[in-house]
Amino acid sequence: MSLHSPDEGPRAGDGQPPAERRAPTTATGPIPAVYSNTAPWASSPPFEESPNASYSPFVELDRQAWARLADTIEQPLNQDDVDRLRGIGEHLSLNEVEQIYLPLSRLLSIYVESAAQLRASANDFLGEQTRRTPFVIGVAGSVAVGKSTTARVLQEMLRRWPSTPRVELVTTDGFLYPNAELKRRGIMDRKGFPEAYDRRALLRMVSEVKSGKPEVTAPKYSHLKYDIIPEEKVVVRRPDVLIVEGLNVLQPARVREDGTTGLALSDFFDFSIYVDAKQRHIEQWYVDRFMRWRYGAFADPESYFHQYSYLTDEEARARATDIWQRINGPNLRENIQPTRSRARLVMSKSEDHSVSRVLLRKV
Ligand SMILES: Nc1ncnc2c1ncn2[C@@H]1O[C@H](COP(=O)(O)OP(=O)(O)O)[C@@H](O)[C@H]1O
Ligand SMILES: CC(C)(COP(=O)(O)O)[C@@H](O)C(=O)NCCC(=O)O
Repeated sequence: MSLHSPDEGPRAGDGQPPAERRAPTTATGPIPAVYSNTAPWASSPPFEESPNASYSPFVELDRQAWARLADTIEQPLNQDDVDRLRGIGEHLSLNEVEQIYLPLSRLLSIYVESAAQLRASANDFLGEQTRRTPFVIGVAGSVAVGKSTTARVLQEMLRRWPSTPRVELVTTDGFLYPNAELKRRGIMDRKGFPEAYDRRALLRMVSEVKSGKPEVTAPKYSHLKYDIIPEEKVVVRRPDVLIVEGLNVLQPARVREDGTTGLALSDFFDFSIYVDAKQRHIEQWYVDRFMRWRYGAFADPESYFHQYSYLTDEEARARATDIWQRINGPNLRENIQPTRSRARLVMSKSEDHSVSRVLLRKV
């Protein structure tokens, strides 16, 4: 499958893009047109030889180019699948699933297949017979950007591909310290910040999965109770794919007091996705979701947020905005967004949640 922008036309002939998009020419020839010189987070040009060159580690596809990939893939969804996908989110459009998530799942299946080939070649060379371990995908991004929707759609879609029938999902909220511990540490209002997680336990869990351990358990968090539920666990039994979804999954390793660094969670990822959008849109989605939950989850007297169901609309909106501005907004700016360029793929969403472009790290 070739990845290129539609306005480039097919890669026949000399492969030159139209003049208005033609990349600068260097001493070593033209720079490929499918580069991103617009991505603000793209790292500065890695090569010194041409001061005019604009290199990026990412290939960029706009929505049209990405959605066109769907035409090359047989539609694998039957009515049951559609119903299950509807259950993921009433606002999720099936058009979006077909045009965006179907090509993404196909791309991921290509990576899974090539990882298997790589393992086979390495085994041949080493004279070893190592067993296949789960292909681990990290899904990162802000609170309310759509990580869990993306992760769940991908789980459903990946199950359709022959190489990955068993796909499991773990969310990092299970590794938040219990409220009692957060209170003891004085960080109850830092939920979602890196220090609110038992990062060592999270790293151990993913490392065990990636090491091929037959059964690995993870703790479970309840949004209803706003706390860890000690009596419940998530069990991961050597799936074909494990999706690890959470705010901080792309955080680099911490620097120890002696200046050395340990492992980062992403060291165990075979692929990673950053779900991106403008901050003001994400804040809006956060507030909208909060308002919807008032009539859903918060109405349950068992819910930690039941108190909010008595607020007027205006008060509730103000409350959600306050939580965003004190906690989730600063966490996005200080901890989450800085990890964006570490992702293998960045998907950028517009105000209506539709994906407007995809950046894929070059291989
Ligand atoms: N692709 C999408 N289309 C429409 N609505 C979406 C989409 N992705 C997420 N949403 C909505 O945005 C809100 C946040 O999404 P969610 O997946 O819960 O975010 P996160 O897991 O990042 O907190 C939810 O109300 C969800 O229904
Ligand atoms: C549970 C979360 C920290 C998200 O955790 P994640 O699964 O991404 O690790 C977040 O959804 C949250 O509850 N933040 C606290 C502030 C708030 O109520 O939005």
